Amino acid sequence: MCWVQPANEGSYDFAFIDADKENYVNYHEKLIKLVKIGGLLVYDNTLWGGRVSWPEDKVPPHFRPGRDAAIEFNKTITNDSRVEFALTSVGDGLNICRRIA
Ligand SMILES: C[S@@+](CC[C@H](N)C(=O)[O-])C[C@H]1O[C@@H](n2cnc3c(N)ncnc32)[C@H](O)[C@@H]1O
Repeated sequence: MCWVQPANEGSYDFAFIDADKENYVNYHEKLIKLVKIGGLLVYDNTLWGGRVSWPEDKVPPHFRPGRDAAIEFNKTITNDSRVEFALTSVGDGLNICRRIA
């Protein structure tokens, strides 16, 4: 992420995140600085095929890392006072965050 530099802070209107789910929390910490207040960060796959709501023992093992990462990420966003968010059922789950601080 070579564009994560102090000179770029607060200069983006929008970011779409669709890479490795285990790093979503790390990406969020970097991107929240780059997106301006009022800007949007949209995270894909945050319902993980609905498996975020399944009991862990019902989730096939190969789906668990993604499920656990999505749960951790959504909890992090819920507790992040820098954003307001809507976790939507569009596609595989889009968590739409608006930076407010
Ligand atoms: C589901 S695809 C996203 C496709 C993208 N939204 C698009 O429309 O082209 C996931 C992408 O994340 C990338 N990716 C996976 N792990 C990554 C990592 N650790 N760092 C950076 N990119 C990663 C993959 O190479 C892949 O391109």
